[in-house]
Amino acid sequence: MKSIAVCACQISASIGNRLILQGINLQLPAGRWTSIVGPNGAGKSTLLKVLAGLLPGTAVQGEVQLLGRPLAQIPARERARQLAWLGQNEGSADDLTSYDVAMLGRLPHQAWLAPPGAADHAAVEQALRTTQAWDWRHRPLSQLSGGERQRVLLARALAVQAQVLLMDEPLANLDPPHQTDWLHTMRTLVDAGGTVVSVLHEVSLALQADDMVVMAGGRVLHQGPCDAPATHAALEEVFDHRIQVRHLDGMWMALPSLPNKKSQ
Ligand SMILES: Nc1ncnc2c1ncn2[C@@H]1O[C@H](COP(=O)(O)OP(=O)(O)OP(=O)(O)O)[C@@H](O)[C@H]1O
Repeated sequence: MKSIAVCACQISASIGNRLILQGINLQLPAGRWTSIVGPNGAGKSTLLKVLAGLLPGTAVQGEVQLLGRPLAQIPARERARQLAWLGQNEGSADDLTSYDVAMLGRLPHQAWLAPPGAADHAAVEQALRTTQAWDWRHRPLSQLSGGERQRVLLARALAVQAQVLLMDEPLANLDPPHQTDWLHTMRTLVDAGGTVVSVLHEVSLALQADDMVVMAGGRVLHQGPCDAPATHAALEEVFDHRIQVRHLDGMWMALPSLPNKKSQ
């Protein structure tokens, strides 16, 4: 039987008086990469925050389970070892060096006030090398470009070495070669048994995942494999048929639906 890494049971969530998510039921399989897509305001980021336990309990109805246990009952440090998070436009300590920012990902592994150990340094080096941020490890985050900064924050999430990695727009500011590197990194993680859940606006990149969740209006409209015709139909529908999913060079891609050019 397929094991479930993250389960959302009858989730509704409100911010202020506004109901943002309604009746969400999701089972995200372990050892697979799921991308969450949908139009602006669909509720993707809010859902990811709920799955990470980042919204106050009073704002959320229903239950999230992580690796078979209710998320709310997992002690914070243990949860932080099992679940790594990369948020959208995330702030971080700008005065810290890139190395120290990546080391923040190791905090849940370290005893209270204990200095980082060899395993922590090894994890940070591996993460910074994976995102090709090792060369500027001594530079403060505040002196990096948007894409460089994002690669350090990605390294921080990787350094946790969590079983489950949740990422909201991880490709923000990344140039195409580093987007490609990120795809390879995610594939390596899931091949090694990890679980990845990413919110992505780039639908063609989202289609390189294993499974896709399509959202609109605070609800899940579809969940299915990225190569399934029903998933492609749901994608085209949710984006008002302004994209079309095509198979090109062995990959599923989303192309803009443009009016046919008039023949010259
Ligand atoms: N702090 C807030 N207060 C009030 N409404 C909010 C707040 N944060 C989000 N919302 C609303 O909740 C809805 C879902 O927002 P969310 O950020 O989850 O969508 P999204 O699918 O991630 O959007 P995008 O693709 O634009 O990033 C939107 O209508 C948004 O305006």
